[in-house]
Formats: sequence, structure tokens, C-alpha cells
Amino acid sequence: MNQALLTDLYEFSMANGYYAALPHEDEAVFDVFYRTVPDHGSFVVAAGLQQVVEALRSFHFAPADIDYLRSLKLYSEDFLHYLATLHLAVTVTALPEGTPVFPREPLLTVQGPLIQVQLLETLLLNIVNHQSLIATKARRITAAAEGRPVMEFGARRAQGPDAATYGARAAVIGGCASTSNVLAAQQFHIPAAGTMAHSWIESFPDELTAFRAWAKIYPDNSALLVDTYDVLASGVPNAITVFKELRAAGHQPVGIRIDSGDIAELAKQSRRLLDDAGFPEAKITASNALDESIIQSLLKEGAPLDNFGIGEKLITSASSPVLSGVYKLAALKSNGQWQPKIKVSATREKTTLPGRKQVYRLYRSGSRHAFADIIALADESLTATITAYNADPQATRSRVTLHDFTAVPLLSPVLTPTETTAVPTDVFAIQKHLRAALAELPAATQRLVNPDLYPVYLTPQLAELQQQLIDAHHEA
Ligand SMILES: Nc1ncnc2c1ncn2[C@@H]1O[C@H](COP(=O)(O)OP(=O)(O)OP(=O)(O)O)[C@@H](O)[C@H]1O
Ligand SMILES: O=P(O)(O)OC[C@H]1O[C@H](OP(=O)(O)OP(=O)(O)O)[C@H](O)[C@@H]1O
Ligand SMILES: O=C(O)c1cccnc1
Repeated sequence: MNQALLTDLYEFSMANGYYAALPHEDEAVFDVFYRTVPDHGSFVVAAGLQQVVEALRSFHFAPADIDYLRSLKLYSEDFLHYLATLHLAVTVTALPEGTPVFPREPLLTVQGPLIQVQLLETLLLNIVNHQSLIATKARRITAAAEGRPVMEFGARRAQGPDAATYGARAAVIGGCASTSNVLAAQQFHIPAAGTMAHSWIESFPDELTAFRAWAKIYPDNSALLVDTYDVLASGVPNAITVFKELRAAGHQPVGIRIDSGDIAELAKQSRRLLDDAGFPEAKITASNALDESIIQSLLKEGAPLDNFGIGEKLITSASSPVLSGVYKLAALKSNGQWQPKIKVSATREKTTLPGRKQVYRLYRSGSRHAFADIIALADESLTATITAYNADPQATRSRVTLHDFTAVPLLSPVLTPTETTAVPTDVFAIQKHLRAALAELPAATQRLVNPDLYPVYLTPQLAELQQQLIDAHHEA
């Protein structure tokens, strides 16, 4: 779908104004970054880059779009002609999808003619904020599940079709194993998974008949929903009857799903019944408005759960439903010279980082233990010893000396006006990248409750440039 109009009106109004008032073909650089992490976490899982690249590759204004913009009676014919003949000529650098990214770090930068990069703000933030939010939530939920497979079940509760489908993609990036959303499964090569609804059970004269009918049609996919009437008095005993029949016919029963009540208690008792009946391998799946804190609580209670099906709390990131990623001007080329740009805010927290930048992950020399990140100007080389500034203006230690590290740059070009670098599209490869990146980060920064803050520093050059621009602003 052509998404060129999926933007806020003010982007067009500014672009029309740039066209009239500025040498608008001059280049600008914008950074995407965020300031606060959902659920009081310490990092966000970057996601959505594949869709960003696809959106930019197909970006154009169709005649009907131009007609609509003309109908607003706000914009000049010259500008509308510019849009009608526009070929996007932007360079995007980004850190790979599935990379943990910390507050204030650019996770994506866009460079190109000012009008063009301005017009992309809303679309890029929409894609990146949504998928990164859901990938971050899925990382939390799958961490709580401690390796037990999590099925994404949220399509019915997602905020619309796109949120369901791209949300399922992001959920897998964050760690989910499969999705019940068939469109997402098809589109992103995710295993499609599922059990049955209560309506199946209710559609037969009784529960046992319903289970038998299912087992006859799906003898090797018999995950039976046991809570329609009474989990322990009828659901599990009926499931066991059917499992015995399946086994006699040479099939391996899959297990049961519990979707209401006290899941810990019901799972413990169901486990006992299944084990006593000779089905220790039958799996117990839990669902019903689960999230990372309920999963942790269930496992702490010793609930013998093997799988989770998770919908609404995951697909909407219900406990923390917004990732406030922003898109800020970092530099403008004027007469062939890059001019760093800054937004000076009343709060230091909202003052932006000027200039074209690179983000490095710092590892202890000779190890894969990352201990900090540093944001530098794109054209500076890191020295062996750096007296760095903390990027967090609230940090108690504002300056530290860094040495004995290996620095790995995180941002690399994914799209230029003439070529596209192949970004990974295999969601499980992206999930693997996340797992590897997490293995390098301190465990304490990955805690679900009160994680340690992971330090993000600024090089002296960047910190001094920021200070100079703040001072210049105050003097002006
Ligand atoms: N042992 C437990 N510890 C913590 N939370 C639990 C436990 N068992 C269930 N929950 C959670 O408590 C919440 C409410 O459960 P409850 O069964 O009352 O839900 P419900 O929606 O009212 O049930 P139903 O689906 O039958 O309408 C759900 O989010 C569920 O996952
Ligand atoms: O609870 P979630 O994490 O979103 O998981 C998906 C839910 O969707 C189904 O419920 P359904 O739509 O049938 O509603 P109900 O079970 O709440 O009545 C299923 O039985 C799960 O409970
Ligand atoms: O397959 C299931 O069990 C399922 C799918 C979506 C929502 N709830 C349950």
C-alpha cells in the first residue's frame, strides 16, 4: 500500500514552506530515538526496520494523492508538482532489528533533502514505535516464561488489523515461538499455532463427545481446552479418556489448555491427574490475560506449565502501551557545510544531541561482555582512553574515564538513494540476533523489575558540541 499520505498535515505544511523559503534540496539529518522505556525497563528492542525500508522503497505520491492535497487549498502548484515527480533520495542508517537500544541512542537516522526527510517523520515513527514497543513487551514476557514456548494469541484484541499482523511479527522478534494469526504466519513465515475455542466444546452434546470429535479429525494435534465446564471434575478426566483412545490408536496426545480460574492450582492438580493416568508427556498450556508478572507469579507458585498463549496484554503492551520515540533534526547542510542543530529545551532531558552521530557498544577488551554504550559524532574516531560524559543528565556520575574496551559501531547504512542493503527479513534470525545481543549485556540490566541502568555515554566532542550550541542559544 502506498503510505505517502500517512503523515501529519504539518509535515506537508512545513515541506511546502521549505519549498518556498529554503534551499530545500539541501540535506538534513534526522535521528529516531526515545527517552523512556516502557514498563520501567532499561532498554527497548528495536524493530520495524524491514517495514521502514519497504515503505521508503515504494514511497511516491499518486495522482489521487496530489489531487487530494490540492483540494486542501494550502499548498503551491510548484510544490505539488515537486511531490508528483518526487523520487525519494534518502540514506537511512539503522541498528539491526532485534538490537537492544538504550534511551537517547539514535536507532535510525535519515539523511536526504530537507523536504523529503521531514515528510517521513510520522510514517517512520509509526512503524518503529509500534513494532519496537511490542518486541520489547514480548522480550519481557518470554523472559518471564524462562524458555517455555509462548504463542502469540492477540489478533482479536489488537488495535486494528495492522497492529495484529505487524504486532505478531514484533512478538516473534521479541521471543515468541508462534502465532495464531494466520495472515501474520503466512506473511512472515511464522509457525501458525492454536488449539480450540469454547464454542467447539459447546457445539457438541457434551465435552467428551467434543474432545473425541476433535481427536478424530486431528489425532496428532489434540490440545484440548479443558475449562468449559469444570477443569478437574470433567475437563481433565474427559481429556484423559480421549488420550487413552488416541494412544491405543497409535497417536501421541499433545496436552490440555487451561483458560480460567486459579491457573497455578488447576495446573498442579491437572498435572497430577495426567501423570497418574500415564501421560507425563502431555503438555499444559495456560492462557487468560497473562503477562510477564502473572507468568512470574505462576512459576513462583510452582505451576507446572509448559506453554503459554498470550493475547491482549502482549499485542497492546497493556501495562505500558506507548513508546514515545521521536524524530529530531540533528544537522542541516548549508552551502555544502554540515551545521549541527539542537533543540534546547527547558528541561535538559529534552535537549537533543546535535550532529551526525554513531553509536558504539563497548566491550571489555577480549570479551563479549558489553558494559556501556557511547554516542559519538559520526566523523570522529574513538581514542583508546576517553573521558566521557554520561548521556543521562540526571546521572550522579557525570564524567568517567573509559579504557581497555573494544568499540563496535551499531548504526550502518540500510538504504541509499541508489541501493538497498539487504536487511534480515527472517524473523527467527532477528530473534536470534536479539538473544545473542542480550547474552552480551549485564544480567542486572535485563531484570524485569528495577533493572540496573546500563550506562550510555557521550564522547567529549559530542558533549562539548552540545554545550556550545546550548551556550550559543542562551547568548543569542
Ligand atoms: N495463580 C494465579 N496467580 C496469579 N494470577 C492468576 C492465577 N491464576 C489466574 N490468574 C490470573 O488472574 C486473572 C483473573 O483470572 P480469572 O480466572 O478470575 O479471570 P476471568 O477472566 O474472570 O475468568 P474467566 O475467563 O472464567 O472469565 C487472569 O489474568 C489470570 O491469568
Ligand atoms: O486472554 P488473552 O491473553 O488475550 O488470550 C487470548 C484469549 O482469547 C480467547 O478468549 P476469548 O476471546 O474466547 O474470551 P474469554 O476466554 O475471555 O471469554 C482465549 O481463550 C484466551 O483467553
Ligand atoms: O488457538 C487458541 O487456543 C487461541 C487463539 C486465539 C485466542 N485464544 C486462543
